[in-house]
Amino acid sequence: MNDFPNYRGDLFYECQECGAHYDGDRLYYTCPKCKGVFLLKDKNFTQLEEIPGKKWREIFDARLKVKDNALRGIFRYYELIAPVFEREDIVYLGEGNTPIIEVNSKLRKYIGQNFFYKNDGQNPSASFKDRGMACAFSFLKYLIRKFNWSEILTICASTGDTSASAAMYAAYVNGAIKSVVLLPQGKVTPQQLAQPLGSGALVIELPGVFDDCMKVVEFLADNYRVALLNSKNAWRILGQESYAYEIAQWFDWELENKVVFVPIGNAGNITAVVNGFLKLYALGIIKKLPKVIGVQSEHADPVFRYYSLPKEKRVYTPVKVSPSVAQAAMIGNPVSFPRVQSIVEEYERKGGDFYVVQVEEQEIIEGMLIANKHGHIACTQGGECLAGLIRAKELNLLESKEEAILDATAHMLKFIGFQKMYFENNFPPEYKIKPKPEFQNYPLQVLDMETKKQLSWEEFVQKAGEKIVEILGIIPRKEA
Ligand SMILES: N[C@@H](CCOP(=O)(O)O)C(=O)O
Repeated sequence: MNDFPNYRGDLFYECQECGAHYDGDRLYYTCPKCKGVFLLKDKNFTQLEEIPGKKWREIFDARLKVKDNALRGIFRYYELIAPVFEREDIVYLGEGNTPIIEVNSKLRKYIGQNFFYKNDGQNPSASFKDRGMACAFSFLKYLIRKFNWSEILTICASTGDTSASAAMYAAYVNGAIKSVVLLPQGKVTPQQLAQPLGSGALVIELPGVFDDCMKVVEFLADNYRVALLNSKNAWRILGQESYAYEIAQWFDWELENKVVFVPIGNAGNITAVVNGFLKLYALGIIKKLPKVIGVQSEHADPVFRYYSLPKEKRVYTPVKVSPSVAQAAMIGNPVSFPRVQSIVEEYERKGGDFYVVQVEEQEIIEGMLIANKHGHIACTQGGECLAGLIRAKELNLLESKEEAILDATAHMLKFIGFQKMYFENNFPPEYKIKPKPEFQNYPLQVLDMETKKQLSWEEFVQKAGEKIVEILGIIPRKEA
């Protein structure tokens, strides 16, 4: 049975600054006229609007059973994402469809609100970037097929997740697509540095922070034949919209009283989430837009600063970042900010609520530790979301009947060095983090190697066992 959809769209780039339109078959990142960022729109969208919301819900629910890999990940929502690809263009490495896990009663009580984690760290390269990358690489394959290109060199700047993802997809597609990643030296975790190295990408380290690397990538993409893979690339945004579609589908397309928390770094993800909900709303698939709350650390908070001002006084100013445990979001000049501005206006016009809250580094790391002590696998950005939920409650942005969905953007293991720094109390002063004993944990040594060497195997088992009994205070097993 061929389940692949028949609908084909006609995609075009729309500049979010000057409104100019360009054909979607081009490899564009910014508007040739004004350098503004793009969103991709579908000229045939009205055809999709003719189908009732109920029918769409049935189509997407039926696809949950489909076994064709091309439709199992983000392209379950093919018509809403990139309905120009043929089946053979689609790259699927198991991205998307990540679990939404409700918190246990203890954590619910502790926070005073019911909430869920959507674990995007369970994507193949262990972050949400795979959603966008699957779409961007499918687009490159589409271009290679359509225009018979022999080779494309891809490039991205990264705090660690984008580079891991880009390198992994390039390694899979192999041959025609090569990957180069630019990383800020010493500001990517060892796990994240290992990922593109292991995938065989060319890794270039530059002094400075992510924003410096991004500027170099922009220079290269503006002047040379390279494909930029940061979220400035509008195809990345389309893929990341699947996050919003999956939330809506998980809750049976009913988003009344749902609040979605998203950490903001380069602002591509919040753009995609808001845009995704807007598309579902336009097609009548959801009847209510959920509340969306962006979260930023006080060490990298340009979007918070903008939205914290009254509407008429808002001015966007990039900030100089300070070290942050939410390292993936340590960005002072998010490239997607103009997109956020334009789509948030539309979101609010259509009745959706949008806020941005600011949190402290101490709250972020403890957010991660609290989440993980209750059975989650939240990264520091996931911790940032929990800190954001607590802040939003303090600011009365949430009603008690509302339920929150928190974005754990990556797997905790990528950022585990920050947990180690907390447990060992050795954060450099710039982080302003003072570990609290109740959140610390460390391994206990019951016997040293010298003692072990002097014992027989049986004596070792006996001695170690007795020491552990002493620590645990456990009582002997009774005879049956
Ligand atoms: N945190 C990101 C920063 C770049 O974001 P992008 O979505 O624009 O690629 C990373 O992992 O590099």
